Amino acid sequence: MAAPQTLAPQRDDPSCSAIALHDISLSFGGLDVLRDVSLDVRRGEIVGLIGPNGAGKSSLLNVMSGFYRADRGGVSIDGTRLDRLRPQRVARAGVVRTFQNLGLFAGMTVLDNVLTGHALHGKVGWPHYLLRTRAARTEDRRNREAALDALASLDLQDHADTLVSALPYGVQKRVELARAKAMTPQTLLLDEPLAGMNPDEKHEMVSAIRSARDIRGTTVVLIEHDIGVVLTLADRLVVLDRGRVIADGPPTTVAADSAVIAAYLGTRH
Ligand SMILES: Nc1ncnc2c1ncn2[C@@H]1O[C@H](COP(=O)(O)OP(=O)(O)OP(=O)(O)O)[C@@H](O)[C@H]1O
Repeated sequence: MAAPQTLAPQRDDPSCSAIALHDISLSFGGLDVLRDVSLDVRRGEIVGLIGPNGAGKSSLLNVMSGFYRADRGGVSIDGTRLDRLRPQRVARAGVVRTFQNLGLFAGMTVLDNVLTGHALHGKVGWPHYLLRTRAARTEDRRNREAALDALASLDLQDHADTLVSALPYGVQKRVELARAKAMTPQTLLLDEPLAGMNPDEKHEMVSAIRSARDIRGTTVVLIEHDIGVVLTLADRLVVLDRGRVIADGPPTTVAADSAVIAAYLGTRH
């Protein structure tokens, strides 16, 4: 019998870069938000991005996903520059971001919300949809299958026809992850995916994120304030403080780093 196919790429292969940031700097009206940030995220890695409030974490995800344009530095995948692309093109290149506050349409069903990700992602132009060409119908069918797969992977299949507004907050957060997963990203950028969840909902979300990596080999960069969760989920922790990377390494080593502890306790030297 043939050996089972391994979907997750070799995580230890340093040549397998999922996304790389080179000397990123960003400021708003004289406020330095990011300062010379360099980061190489390897394929299949789960990276926890942590740091005190206002450290620049969301801004960094915005730069990676094309929502912000850095003043200096570059973002690339395997040498291909992303930093001049709009978010929609970055998503097509495989890098998909979720937001801290839900970006769902409350008055639409769960399935339709998940399908909106594809509306941005579609390759077949609108004239095909207008004329209901075969290409449009095929893309429609594929999108629907991918959406239903993503819903099933998060145990949301029974909610496909439910209005988002009728669901508890924790389930809505899973719908948001399903929408991102349905776009079959190589890299998921998750901005506080567990915020506001109860312990059971957190547990389910952690499993969903881990399985995205374990089953599909998806690279994950996530911002999370619950340090207990980050320590169990992440392969690597990157700590930002006042726009700079102050630590980058294995979670237990980083959590014990005196500069990190000082940044969190507000006792910087
Ligand atoms: N579009 C913007 N215009 C002006 N200032 C901004 C903008 N985006 C971010 N900032 C500022 O950049 C700094 C870093 O914000 P950012 O949201 O990236 O931090 P964070 O580490 O994600 O914080 P938190 O953990 O509180 O969400 C803050 O001072 C914020 O006010």
